[in-house]
Amino acid sequence: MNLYEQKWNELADIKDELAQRDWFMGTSGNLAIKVSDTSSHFYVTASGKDKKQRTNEDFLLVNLEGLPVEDTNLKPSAETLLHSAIYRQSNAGCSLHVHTVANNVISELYGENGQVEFQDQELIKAFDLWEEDAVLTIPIINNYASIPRLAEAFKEHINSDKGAVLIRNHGITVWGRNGFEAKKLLEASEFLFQYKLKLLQLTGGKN
Ligand SMILES: CSCCC(=O)C(=O)COP(=O)(O)O
Ligand SMILES: [Zn+2]
Repeated sequence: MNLYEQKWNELADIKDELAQRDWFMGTSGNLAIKVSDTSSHFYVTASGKDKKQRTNEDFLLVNLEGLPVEDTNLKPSAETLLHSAIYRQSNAGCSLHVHTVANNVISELYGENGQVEFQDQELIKAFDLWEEDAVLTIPIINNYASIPRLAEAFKEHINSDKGAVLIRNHGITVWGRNGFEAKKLLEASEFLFQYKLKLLQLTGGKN
C-alpha cells in the first residue's frame, strides 16, 4: 500500500468511527488529512455526501488553496479553506469538523463571551493541560456565511499544532499532529460539552 492509500484508509476509518457516533447528521461535517509532513497536499471529504457511507468517492486530493490537484468531478468540502488554513499555519496532519447538538448548544450559550472554559475536569489533559488549576479555553467564532470570511476569523486561533475552535450554532473544528490526536481532541471536546450541559441542567444553570 502506498502513502496515499494509507492516508485515504486512515481518514476513511476515522470517518467510519465518527459516523458510528452519529456525528454526520444531514450530510454535515468534513474531514481532512495531510498526505505527509512535507507535502502541501491533503485529502478532504467531497462536499454534500452522506458521510455515513464508505465509497471510493469520499475524498479528493487538494492543495493549500483548497483546489483539486487531480482530474475529478468531485467538489471539495465547502469548508476546505478552514482545513487549508490549519495546514498553512501549523504542522498539523489531520483536521476534523462535526456538527453535534452538544457543540451547537455550548457555542450558543457561550457565544457572546467568544469562548468557553473548562477547569477541574480530567479530560482537559487530552489537550496536554496537566496542572491542577489548568483551564482549557475553546474559542467561539461567528458563523459567517462567507467561507473566506469564516476562514479569516478561524485563522486567528491557529497558534499550535493542535487545537479546537467552535463555530457558533454550526459545529467544531479540531486539529492535531495526526489522525489519532485529532480524534482524541474531538472526543474529549464533545465529552466536555456534554458534561457541561448535563451539569447546567442538573444545577439549574448555576455552573
Ligand atoms: C448540510 S451541512 C451544511 C454545510 C456544512 O456545514 C458542512 O459541514 C458540510 O459541508 P460539506 O461541503 O463539507 O459537505
Ligand atoms: Zn459544517
